Amino acid sequence: MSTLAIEVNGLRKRFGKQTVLDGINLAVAKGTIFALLGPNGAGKTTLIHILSTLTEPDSGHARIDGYDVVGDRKEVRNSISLTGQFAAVDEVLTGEENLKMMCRLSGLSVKESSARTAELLKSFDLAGAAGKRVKTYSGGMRRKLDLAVSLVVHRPVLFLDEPTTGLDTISRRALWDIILRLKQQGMTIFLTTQYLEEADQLADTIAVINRGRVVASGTADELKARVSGEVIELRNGNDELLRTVPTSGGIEDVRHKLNEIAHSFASDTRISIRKPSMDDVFLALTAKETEAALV
Ligand SMILES: Nc1ncnc2c1ncn2[C@@H]1O[C@H](COP(=O)(O)OP(=O)(O)OP(=O)(O)O)[C@@H](O)[C@H]1O
Repeated sequence: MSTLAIEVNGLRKRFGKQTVLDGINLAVAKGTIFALLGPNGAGKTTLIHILSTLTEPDSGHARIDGYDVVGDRKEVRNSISLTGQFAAVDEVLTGEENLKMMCRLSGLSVKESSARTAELLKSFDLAGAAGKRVKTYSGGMRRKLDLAVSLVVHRPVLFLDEPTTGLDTISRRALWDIILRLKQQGMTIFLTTQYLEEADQLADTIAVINRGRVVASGTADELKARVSGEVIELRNGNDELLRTVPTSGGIEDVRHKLNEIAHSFASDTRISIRKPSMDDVFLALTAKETEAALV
C-alpha cells in the first residue's frame, strides 16, 4: 500500500486564456500536515477544488488515498473532508443543531448523532456556546464549528482552505492546536495559507506556489536553507524594524554590508544577525519568479 495520501502529477488548469495551474507535482505522506503557501491568485483554491473533485483538471493526474480524482470521484469524496474559506453552517440554528443536522444527513441515528455532536462540541471547545445561534458566534467560534461540521464522519484526508484567514492571534492558535491534534489522530491534512508563520508552525512539508507553479518545496528548515546565509536586521530605539539585509554571515561580508549602509541610519540604530525566516524565503522565491516572468 502506498505511503502517500496525496499524489499530484503534471496537473494543469486554464480558465479561458489564463493558465491557473501550470504543471503541478506534489506528494503528501499519510499522517502529515502539508501546507500550500502562495500569494493571492496563485492557484491554491483551484488546486484544492481539483483535489476534492469540485473542478476537473485539463490534464495531469491526482490521486487521494490511491483514488483518481477524475476516474474515482465517489471514492475520493468518501476519503476526504473539506473546509472552505466560508463556513457552510446555518446561522439561524445553534451550533448544536447544526452539528446534529449534519450527523443526521450523514446517516447517523438520532442517538449516534447526539453522542457525536456532544463529542465534537467538547473537543472543539464549543460546549459553552452549543445552545447559542451561530449568528452570535465570533469569527474563531464559527471557524471551529465549520471544521467540526466537516469532521462529523471520519475521513482520512482533510482539506483546509485558508483555515485561519481573518482570525485574531488567539483564535488562530486555538485552531492550530486543533489541527495538530487531528494529525496526532492520524489524519493527513492539506492546508492552504498566505501566512508564513502558519506553514512554519504546522506543516511537515511546505510547497510554495506562485503563478500556478511550485517554486519550492521541502520542510520549513530546508526552505530557509535555500535563502543562504544570515540576515542583518536594523531596528530603531523603539525596536521597530527599519531594514533587513542579506549577508553570508562571514565577518568580511557583514563589515562590507554595514559600511555600505551605516551612514543612512541614526546612531542609536541597533543591529542583530539572524537566520532567514519564512518571510525572507517566501519573498525571495516569489520575487525571483516575478522577475523571471517580467524579463
Ligand atoms: N471559475 C473560475 N473562472 C475563471 N477564473 C477563475 C476561476 N476560479 C479561479 N479563477 C482565477 O484563477 C486564479 C487563481 O485563483 P485561486 O482562487 O485558485 O487562487 P488562490 O491562490 O486560492 O488565491 P486566494 O488566496 O486569493 O484565494 C485567479 O486569477 C482567479 O481569478
